[in-house]
Amino acid sequence: MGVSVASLGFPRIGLRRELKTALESYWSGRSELDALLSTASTLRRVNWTSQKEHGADIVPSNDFSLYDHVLDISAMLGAVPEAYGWKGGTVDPVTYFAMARGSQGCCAHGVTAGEMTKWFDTNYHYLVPDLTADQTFRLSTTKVVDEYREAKALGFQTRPVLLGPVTYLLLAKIRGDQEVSPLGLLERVLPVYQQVLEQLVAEGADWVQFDEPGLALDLDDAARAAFRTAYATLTAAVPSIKIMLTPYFGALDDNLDTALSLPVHGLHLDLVRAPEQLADVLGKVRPELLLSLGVVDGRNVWRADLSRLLNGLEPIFRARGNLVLAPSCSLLHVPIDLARETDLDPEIGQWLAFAVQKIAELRTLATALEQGRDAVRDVLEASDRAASLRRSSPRIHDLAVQTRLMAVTPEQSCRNAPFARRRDEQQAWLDLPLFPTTTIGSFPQTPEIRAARAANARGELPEADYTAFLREQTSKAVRWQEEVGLDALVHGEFERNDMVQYFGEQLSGFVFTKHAWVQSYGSRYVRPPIIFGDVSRPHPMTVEWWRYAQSLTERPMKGMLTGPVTILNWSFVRDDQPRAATCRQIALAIRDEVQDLEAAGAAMIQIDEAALREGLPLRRRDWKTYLDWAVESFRLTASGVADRTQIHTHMCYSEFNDIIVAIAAMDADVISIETARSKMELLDAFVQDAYPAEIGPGVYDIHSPRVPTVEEMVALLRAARERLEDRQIWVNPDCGLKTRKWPEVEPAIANMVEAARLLRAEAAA
Ligand SMILES: Nc1nc2c(c(=O)[nH]1)N[C@@H](CNc1ccc(C(=O)N[C@@H](CCC(=O)N[C@@H](CCC(=O)N[C@@H](CCC(=O)O)C(=O)O)C(=O)O)C(=O)O)cc1)CN2
Ligand code: MET
Ligand SMILES: [Zn+2]
Repeated sequence: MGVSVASLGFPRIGLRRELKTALESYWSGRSELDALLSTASTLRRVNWTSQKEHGADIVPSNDFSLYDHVLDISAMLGAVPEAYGWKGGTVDPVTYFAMARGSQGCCAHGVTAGEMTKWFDTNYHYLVPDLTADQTFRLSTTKVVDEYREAKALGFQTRPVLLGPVTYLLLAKIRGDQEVSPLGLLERVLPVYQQVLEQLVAEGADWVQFDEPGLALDLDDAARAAFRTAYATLTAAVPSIKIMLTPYFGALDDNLDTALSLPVHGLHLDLVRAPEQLADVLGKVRPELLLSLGVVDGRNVWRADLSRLLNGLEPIFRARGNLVLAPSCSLLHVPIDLARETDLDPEIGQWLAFAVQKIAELRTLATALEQGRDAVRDVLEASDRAASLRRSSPRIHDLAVQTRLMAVTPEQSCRNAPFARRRDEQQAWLDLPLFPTTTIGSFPQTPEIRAARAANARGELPEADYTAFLREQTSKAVRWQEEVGLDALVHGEFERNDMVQYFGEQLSGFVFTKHAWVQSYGSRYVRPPIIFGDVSRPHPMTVEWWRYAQSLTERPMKGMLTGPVTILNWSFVRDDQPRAATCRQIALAIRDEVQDLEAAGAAMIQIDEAALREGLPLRRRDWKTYLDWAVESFRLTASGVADRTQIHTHMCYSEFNDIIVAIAAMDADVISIETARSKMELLDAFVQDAYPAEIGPGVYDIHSPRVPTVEEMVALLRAARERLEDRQIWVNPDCGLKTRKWPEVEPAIANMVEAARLLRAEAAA
């Protein structure tokens, strides 16, 4: 009996991004596999030690991953698509990384990477399990048991964590057959999971954690039945290990009865996203089921209000006597240690908690429950103080922002004329050819550019020299775009570290960090800005760079902005007001920038909303509310311009069929989308009456270093012509080119421009 503190998963990347460095060094051939594995092993040891030191009783193993925890399960199951030429046996690192990143082969042959998509509603991306209807599975890695053993040798009795079989299959795709449900493969997957559990038992494991965030989704009866089958089978087959089932990211809701009926030993609840489900659970739960209460936010950086949490926890503890306290979900989504942020504004710093601080908070709660609040009085008082200072801080509230928001009229979210009339005015002004060519915004962020920015940040490269350097990069990029024959140019975004962070660093109401990296996918990390207060724009953010770039060319230079919904979804957002309210504030700030760009002479302004679809709530019944305010925020941003000013937007990683009405309601003049990997199938949503405006369906996948041929892009454009009217079609890549290298970009864009020329000839014939 008592309270234990559990960590459900810890960031893998290392305090100093050691994992990124080791991976990229290994991939580039600068170091051996052994060096990578040794770094990985050190990271695990440091993570276990640190979680213990900060007060966790239960620490996970197998939460570490060299690339992605979903890919780890595919490897464990031996689910390797044929194209990777895997011969069976153990899934080796070469095969594993080929699935993750593609393999170059020679002269642009090789295998493409698996499809990547966002993990639930986070900014983490996983590799979609790529299965066949006749897929077989065989235990093909020893990772789970190896890492358990490794921890044990260091003196840590861990609770291994695995992505559960049902969520794994819910996230999978059956190759070539969208109709077959991957859940049909459950019975073939379970024996492998069983084998892993048996091995863990043999090594001495007493508990295992099964992550099943799929339980927070809309499920049909077949999926609910799959949960019952899976856990009945596993608990019957391996009765000596206890299962902690950990759904998270939302309420169990209509899946609650299913979850409660599973023959597991423990159930975790995300009480940050769905505090209201607690009463229901307490009323229904069988007494012997161990509850793990996810009371500290694993998705955000705010310090918990410990006294308030205790008010809720004390009666539950008295009633049940036995509890686990945990973060709401894995700590993968938050930075590691606030202590590294020595330059942070101290007033704001005291409102924050990163991964290790969150574990310490849970420790305090556990001690207070077991020994009484007095035992941790100082810590509770500090928490009370921080909570009350945050509530009353004048830094958070800006009367001018609120007054302005209150005065917003519906007209401000409407362009003057409908699209058809705007198009005529824009065409008269811009005089673009049929099938105009453009790119999405960024050009390669070369090591040289990163180094210059880092040197500037360290104070070693004076501002003037840094600016001169960036101007030179920009000017080279503009000259090259003219030479290669693009129609609508971009400045290249060389001055930006990241499309969200760059704006966060210039807006009021935001703070940004130095070291607070969070994994986005593989070795790519982001430093999400922290929105702590009312948002406004103290000064123009992009106008000077636009003006400089436009001064170099007669062709239209696109103004390039990140939209309010994307800034919101890729930042740590304040939790003291609705997200919609914060989004509208950002919308007004970016609207100012749009208007300043127009005043400076920009004829085209692109407002990226890469994360608009990504931010869709997990439950369908919440979609409408979200889309209403998200679309409204975009419109508020974009509508303050004259009809002849062409508003572009860009979205990637999206399927549009189910939200096409909302996409159309954004009322952009041009949208560029990712379509290459789906072979233009995504365009099916954009049929004429559903979508009247112009569209740039991406004609090549920028995630791969492969240079696309003219022919394949022509073929894609022909497929686009079957679905759209000629006058609607733009020609562009799937997304920005910042992660590519110039030797890949130059021939690819040359081919793309050539493909557009051929298409114009076809259309004229
Ligand atoms: N926020 C966000 N989310 C997104 C995307 C996105 O672009 N932004 N795209 C989608 C895919 N996700 C992605 C996430 C990150 C990156 C990415 O390229 N990240 C970079 C870091 C970007 C960055 O902030 N760079 C900074 C810092 C660079 C850096 O590490 N500098 C070194 C020094 C470098 C040197 O001296 O050479 C250092 O500080 O130690 C800069 O350019 O200034 C990386 O991990 O490498 C790409 C895609 C979805 N989500
Ligand atoms: N303008 C941005 C770029 O080109 C859009 C990226 S969407 C992830 O990088
Ligand atoms: Zn994109």
